[in-house]
Amino acid sequence: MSQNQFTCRWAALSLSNIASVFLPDVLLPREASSSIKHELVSVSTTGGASRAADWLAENKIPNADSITVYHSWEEMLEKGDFDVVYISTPHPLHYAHVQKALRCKRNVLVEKPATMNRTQFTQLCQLAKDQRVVLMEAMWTRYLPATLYLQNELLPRIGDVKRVYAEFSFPIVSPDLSHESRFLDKAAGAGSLLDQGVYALTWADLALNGLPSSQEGTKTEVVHAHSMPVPGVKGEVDDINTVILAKSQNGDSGSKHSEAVAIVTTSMTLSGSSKPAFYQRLQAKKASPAVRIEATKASVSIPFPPIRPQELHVQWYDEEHLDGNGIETEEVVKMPVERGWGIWYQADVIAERVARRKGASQSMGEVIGEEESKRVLGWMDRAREMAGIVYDATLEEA
Ligand SMILES: NC(=O)C1=CN([C@@H]2O[C@H](COP(=O)(O)OP(=O)(O)OC[C@H]3O[C@@H](n4cnc5c(N)ncnc54)[C@H](OP(=O)(O)O)[C@@H]3O)[C@@H](O)[C@H]2O)C=CC1
Ligand SMILES: O=C1OC[C@@H](O)[C@H](O)[C@H]1O
Repeated sequence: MSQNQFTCRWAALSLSNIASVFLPDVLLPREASSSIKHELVSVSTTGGASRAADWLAENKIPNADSITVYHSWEEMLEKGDFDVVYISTPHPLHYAHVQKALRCKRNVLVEKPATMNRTQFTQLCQLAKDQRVVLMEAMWTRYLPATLYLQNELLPRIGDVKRVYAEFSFPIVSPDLSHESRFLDKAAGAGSLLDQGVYALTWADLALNGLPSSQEGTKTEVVHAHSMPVPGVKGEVDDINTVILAKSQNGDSGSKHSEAVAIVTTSMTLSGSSKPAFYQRLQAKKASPAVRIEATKASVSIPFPPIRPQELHVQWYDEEHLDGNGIETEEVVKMPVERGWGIWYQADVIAERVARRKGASQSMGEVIGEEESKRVLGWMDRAREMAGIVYDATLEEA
């Protein structure tokens, strides 16, 4: 065992569908030498008496007998003994749940989108800092090996990024999907922009702003947004969305002044078969890449699903990479997740931060990925405004 090993003790606020992916993934056995280990110590659920026991058994959670089960999330946040709380309720509830957690001085990992809008998140960031704790949006895709390779190894070498296509569509809406599901219930934050757009916009952000040097003096803004709702569903749930971003010096995004553009698309009805089980739909082999980053020296393509990239196809066209006939070459970089679904990488990131802060006197809290999350939330606000995607005002209050 590593001498500096930290066991991060988790609480789960809700036994949601994604908690059934996240927690088993995070709790997968680690090498003895790993500096981080994870343990689930508390859960809260709005379900009845046997809900937690059934859920823990179904998901084969280790040491289930020693996990404290709360039937009030407030009580868990106030009294529980844990290091980080993972909040995975539907997105309109994130603001109130994170706010309460921060007021209880809890470190928080909150599912994407962190909040319904940028204003809510900005307030939570300030609260996390004031309360001297750590807050992080669970934008897990950012922390995968393939994404880090793009950011650290490719972006510095491919020249200036000029155009990005970022697309995340898959058929979430199957004929048997209940209209009460959070995917179709507007009161639960339903809509493809908040659900899937947050990933596609994250790719646009990684490509356009992934290097600190590429952000200097520039601003990336939404210049166009269009939306079509899911047919036959109450309350105009947005589905086929197209958002165009332009990056320019100091936000002067008149078309002649832009230095790069991103075309971002989402849908939860297109494209493909909704016959396979939900997560298998994310394993479809799609003919076109989900993300394409076109820069002055090379282009990078990332196959579907963009939430879980595992390989990057680089088409080099700078002088140094042309073959004897002057033809471009392709490099395929394989960067598979090391174990499980890969949603655990982000858990290591926040656990390491919490470990580092333990025992040291802290004058301020911190928000991991603060600027990135804020940019994407701000673009979603603006895209919704331009495309007429509206939620009940009570879901947006800060
Ligand atoms: N990172 C990723 O890959 C994914 C992230 N997500 C995100 O996770 C969040 C949850 O999505 P999903 O798992 O599909 O949601 P689910 O609908 O499966 O689960 C939501 C859970 O929230 C809890 N809940 C609902 N209402 C309340 C309430 N009023 N008070 C307290 N708890 C409540 C319930 O848990 P209980 O019954 O235990 O009380 C419910 O099961 C969303 O924000 C979504 O965007 C979703 C899928 C994938
Ligand atoms: O975050 C998500 O990941 C993929 C899908 O399961 C779903 O659209 C979304 O909530």
